[in-house]
Amino acid sequence: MEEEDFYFPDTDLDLSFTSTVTDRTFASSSGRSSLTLSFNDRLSTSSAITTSSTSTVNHRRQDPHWSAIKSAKLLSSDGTIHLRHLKLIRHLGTGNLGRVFLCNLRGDSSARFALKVIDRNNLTTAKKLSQVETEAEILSLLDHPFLPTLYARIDESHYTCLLIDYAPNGDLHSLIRKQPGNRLPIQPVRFFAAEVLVALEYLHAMGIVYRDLKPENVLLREDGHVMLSDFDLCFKSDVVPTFKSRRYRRTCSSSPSLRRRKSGCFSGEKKYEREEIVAEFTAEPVSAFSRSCVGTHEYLAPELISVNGHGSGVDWWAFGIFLYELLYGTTPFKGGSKEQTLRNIASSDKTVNFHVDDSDSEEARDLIEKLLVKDPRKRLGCARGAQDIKRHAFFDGIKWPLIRHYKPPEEVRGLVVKKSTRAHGGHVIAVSPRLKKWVLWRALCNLLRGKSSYGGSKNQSNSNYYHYIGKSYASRKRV
Ligand SMILES: Nc1ncnc2c1ncn2[C@@H]1O[C@H](COP(=O)(O)OP(=O)(O)OP(=O)(O)O)[C@@H](O)[C@H]1O
Repeated sequence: MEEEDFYFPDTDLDLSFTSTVTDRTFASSSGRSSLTLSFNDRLSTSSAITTSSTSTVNHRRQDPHWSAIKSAKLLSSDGTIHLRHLKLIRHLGTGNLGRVFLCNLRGDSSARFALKVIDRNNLTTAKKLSQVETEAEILSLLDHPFLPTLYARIDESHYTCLLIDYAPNGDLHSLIRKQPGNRLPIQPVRFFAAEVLVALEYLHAMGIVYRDLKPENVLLREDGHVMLSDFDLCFKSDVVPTFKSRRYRRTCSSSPSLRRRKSGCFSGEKKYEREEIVAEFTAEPVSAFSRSCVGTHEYLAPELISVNGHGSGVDWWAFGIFLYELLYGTTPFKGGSKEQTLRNIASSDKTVNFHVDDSDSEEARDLIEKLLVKDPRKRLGCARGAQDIKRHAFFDGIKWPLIRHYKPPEEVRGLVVKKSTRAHGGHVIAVSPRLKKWVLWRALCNLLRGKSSYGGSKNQSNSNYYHYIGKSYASRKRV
């Protein structure tokens, strides 16, 4: 069936898009918040800046998203993506800075994207404006399977829009709420925690301190793997990767040659402890330092609350809270009010309590205790970063370099895992050159068809006046 060339919402959704020029109005009703995307030609030509992701080395540059983007750019008069090239499908959610829409490129529905639309006129403070820039800057640096790719930044009129990966499986917070007792079984916790750990490790290696880890910000891709989102609270510092030597004691049995020599007088195998020194690669921003108190109350590290300055250790603290929440459905220092929660976190008397003592999660509990150490100097991860956490018994048996190939926990209620058409890591499933050409040709034809029906006219860019009414958004508010 030919795809109609206009915006349309899912019919069972409480939203509407209205075009004042074409007078197309779609199902509208009792939404509680609204957004108007209005453009006019003069503004959009004079101030339109479209920057592609700077990530030219993106490990997924051969996937259908990049192919779609490439085709669209080829057909665009100035070689860049504009809002008029995008077709909004539905509203996905509203955050602190703006709204997020599901969209695809007009005339090419093969690749879906999320579009974060920030209306700069609604950003009342310089702080918010700088958060937008932080988010855009950080996104442009990322190239990792568990982090979103920025396909394009579009600055048009008073909007800044970020075109990123769409994660259709919702977020971990909603997933936990679908489980019996709001708790995930230990194996899925291991899976999600390991992927988040690897994503944090990558961010830290780039000198980025995330500062907003919570299940709401861990989105789930179509294939069930994680994708961290929301980078407006990050801060970036320099990181100096180093080799550090580390001593550790290993229990070994005596060597075969030694055993042979001693076999005359010794029958039993002797165990002995050996101290080994290994060189480890560390890329943790250990000198990162910030004084701003940002984040979500229940996830704030004590040093963030005391405002004496903090570094990347705040992410390892949050990782401990995150593990606790996945396992127990609540956070460990939560009080009756936000103030009480902050007091519980800051007070040295309040330590982490486990209400459930099942043997299954013994190692997870030990890891959580080591992460939720109030003094960041003694906290696991703060000296050498993720390396130390990966080595904890909770993650025993995980082959870290292969983690992106692990099968997501399909048994988790509410997680619909679609088999990926591409393997992670840039290895696209074998596609013959002929098929590739055909796909590209189809995409070009679709785009041309789309262009002729909407893109050719001069008043195209001022003909978009989309009034949107969507649902309001409730979350654990940040500080
Ligand atoms: N890439 C995406 N794929 C699918 N849904 C997304 C995507 N990005 C965001 N969303 C949805 O849109 C909502 C708003 O996201 P956004 O990143 O703007 O802010 P947030 O994380 O919810 O809130 P805040 O920035 O205030 O902490 C999210 O809650 C999520 O449900």
